Amino acid sequence: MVTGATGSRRETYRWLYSFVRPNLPALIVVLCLSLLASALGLAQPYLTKLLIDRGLVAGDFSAIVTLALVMLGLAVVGAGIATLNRWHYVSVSGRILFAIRAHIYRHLQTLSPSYFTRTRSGDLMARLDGDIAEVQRFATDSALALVNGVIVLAGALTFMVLLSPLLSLIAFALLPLHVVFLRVVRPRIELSLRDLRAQASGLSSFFYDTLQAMKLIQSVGAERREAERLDGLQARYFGRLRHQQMLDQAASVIPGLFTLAGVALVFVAGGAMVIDKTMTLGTLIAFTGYLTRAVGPVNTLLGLYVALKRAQVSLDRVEEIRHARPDVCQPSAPEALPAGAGGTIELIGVSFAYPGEETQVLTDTSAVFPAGAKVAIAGLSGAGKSTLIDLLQRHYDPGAGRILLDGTDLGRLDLAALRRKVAVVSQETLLLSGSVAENLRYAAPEASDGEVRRAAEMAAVSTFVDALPEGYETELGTRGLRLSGGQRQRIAIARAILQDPLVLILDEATSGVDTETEEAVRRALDTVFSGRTRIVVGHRSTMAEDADLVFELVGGRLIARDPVQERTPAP
Ligand SMILES: Nc1ncnc2c1ncn2[C@@H]1O[C@H](COP(=O)(O)OP(=O)(O)OP(=O)(O)O)[C@@H](O)[C@H]1O
Repeated sequence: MVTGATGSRRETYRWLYSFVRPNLPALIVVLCLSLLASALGLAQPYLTKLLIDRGLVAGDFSAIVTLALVMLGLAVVGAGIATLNRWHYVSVSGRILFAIRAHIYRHLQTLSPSYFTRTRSGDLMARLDGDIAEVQRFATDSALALVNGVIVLAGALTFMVLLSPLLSLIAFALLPLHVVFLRVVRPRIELSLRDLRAQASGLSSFFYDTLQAMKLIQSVGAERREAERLDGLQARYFGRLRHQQMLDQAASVIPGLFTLAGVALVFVAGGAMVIDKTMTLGTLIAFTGYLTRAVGPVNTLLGLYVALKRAQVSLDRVEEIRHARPDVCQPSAPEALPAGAGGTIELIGVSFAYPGEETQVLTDTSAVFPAGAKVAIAGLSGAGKSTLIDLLQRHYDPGAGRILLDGTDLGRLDLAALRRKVAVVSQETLLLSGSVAENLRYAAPEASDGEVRRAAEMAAVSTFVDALPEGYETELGTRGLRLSGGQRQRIAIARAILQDPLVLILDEATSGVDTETEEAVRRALDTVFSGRTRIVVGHRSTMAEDADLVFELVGGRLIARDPVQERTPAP
């Protein structure tokens, strides 16, 4: 479930319009071209009337040839205009779609880790993909359909009334039935659409979760269970889809039947007039031609409600993302760190509870990590070590108390600058698709090739990269599957070296590497980062080795321990 308050409809539409507004000139071109194509189409029934009355009935062959050529010429021009229009339309709708998606993605980038832990990635992907596309279709298609529909309908109606006011009345006698029918099916359509989007999210979450966990599924032999879960999800989705499609079908077929009944009535009444010679055959044919041209816009206009509901369901889902608020904000007037900052961290009476949670993870805790010191923080699983790291990188703000970096409150520093100065090397190094070099300079894109190489040598990345066929240009899988845990970690260290932080945090809490690699990593870090503040966080007793200060996180407080005693092995 994505949480977050949604704003008013008015504000929502204003937001949506902000993407349409820059494209208004292009949309007007699309509208004018489609009106031109429709106008050319509207000439066809009248030309048919002339062809029948002046050519066929009057026995004038040259008139038949001339009118047939005119009809063909107009059709060719109409096809050319429609093709040009399609090109414009695809361009404008693509621009709007990508702009909305980019906006939502940028907003997601500001949200805190807690948002992503409580929101399923598959659900977010369904919203970024299907729902935003639905919203864009509404923003362009429905607006165009509305204006185009009204104008074409007005043109067709004018011709119909000019040809026969009586037949016009008969033709639309069944229109009220349309309206009543749509009023009945509307609420059902909305409900079924909402349900269908939720099921689509469920399916996409399933794929997202299980594809990532394929190894676990295979290891515990859960393939069949997961395949059956997919069957269940698909069966539910399929049921909802069929229901929704049937409602959609009813919403288009039944009004279509009403229209056909109107046309039949016109033929009966008009046929009687032709037989009575109060109307020419050409006029009747032309009238029915206009009637069929009017039917399209009438159905489109009546169907706009369904399009609107479809868009509103998706818009609500996109709005939930848009209104989710980050737990921390960039200060309005960010302060720079003093020149020659050393990397002293001070926690003063810090308390913290996760948003919406009552239990405090940190309770009125204070500590100083002096510049250049190596600090070990130990704690049992769930003691709050990862939370403390997140606070130091300001992914959250303390509920009470302050955290200072060289005397400045973290909340007053530029967020990006702070995170650049406080680097975290975690055991779970995330690698992105791209080359080794791209992954190395991920935190410092401006680093030169020479700097990247130097960092890679310091972190012992070069030992395995040099052996790769394409060296630093070797592509890594989406999650860097071709590298071992230790190799990935060395990449993370090289990243941290390039990032050039004031404070380095080594998160060992989720350690999965062997002790030998761990030792090698620690030695590399000590060499490269000696003189800078290093905070080693984990549950192991070995981490206290060489530490200048040792803390234990118990009951939400950092308790200072004697580093010498911590190093002495238990008798
Ligand atoms: N996003 C979150 N929302 C709510 N509670 C959370 C969240 N993340 C962690 N917690 C809770 O906060 C407490 C501290 O968690 P934290 O991950 O900081 O512990 P840890 O010491 O790093 O544990 P480990 O060594 O197992 O990684 C735990 O009780 C955990 O359930």
